[in-house]
Amino acid sequence: MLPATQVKICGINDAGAYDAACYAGAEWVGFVFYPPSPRAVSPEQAAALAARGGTGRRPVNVGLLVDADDAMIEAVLAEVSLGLLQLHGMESPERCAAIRRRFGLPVMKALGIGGEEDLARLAEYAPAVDRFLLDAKPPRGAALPGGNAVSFDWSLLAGREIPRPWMLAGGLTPVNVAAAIRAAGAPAVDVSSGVERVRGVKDPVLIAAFVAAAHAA
Ligand SMILES: O=C(O)c1ccccc1N[C@@H]1O[C@H](COP(=O)(O)O)[C@@H](O)[C@H]1O
Repeated sequence: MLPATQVKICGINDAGAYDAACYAGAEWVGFVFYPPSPRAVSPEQAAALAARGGTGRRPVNVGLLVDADDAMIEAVLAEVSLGLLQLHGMESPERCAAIRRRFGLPVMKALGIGGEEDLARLAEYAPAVDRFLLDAKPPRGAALPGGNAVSFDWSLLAGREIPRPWMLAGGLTPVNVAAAIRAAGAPAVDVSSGVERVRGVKDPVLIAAFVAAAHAA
């Protein structure tokens, strides 16, 4: 039986983190194919991690891409089997639809939420995607479009009808995730910075605590 709230651990880049996510029962693990990120992995590294036996359930592999061209997506898929493509750049609805069509994989579009006007974009994207990831907007001047440990006002999502399955992201931690789930009504959550001991380095203990807190919420 699925837990009430499903969990994605993003930015997996070492075996300890992959094993901890499996052991804790995370539903998805994210591999970042975006070289400027401190969590970036090569397709070969992701394949080696995803091939680990692991203890516990094997999560769905998610590929995080930022404005990637077809050649880059092809290069990733040649090495590692993914169950979901997370598009975390400025991809238009048309580009999301084209990626979904060409690669035959479900697409999750990340959108930064700062106010009502951002929620209006959901209808525009809904026909082109399978899932949304609702994240904070990056701070001004940030080097990355996500993974910045910043949250947004979760109550903006309370009682909203989101036109696709969705995940909440942005500044979540083992300590605040239950409150975030309640405030936003989130069916799934995604975390990167909040389960790291230093930027880019995952902590298995924090991964276990995050998954337990989200599954229990
Ligand atoms: O994690 C990254 O390095 C990253 C790089 C580029 C785009 C998105 C990235 N991460 C995603 O950002 C959100 C929120 O992360 P955080 O928990 O606030 O650190 C999460 O969805 C990651 O998938």
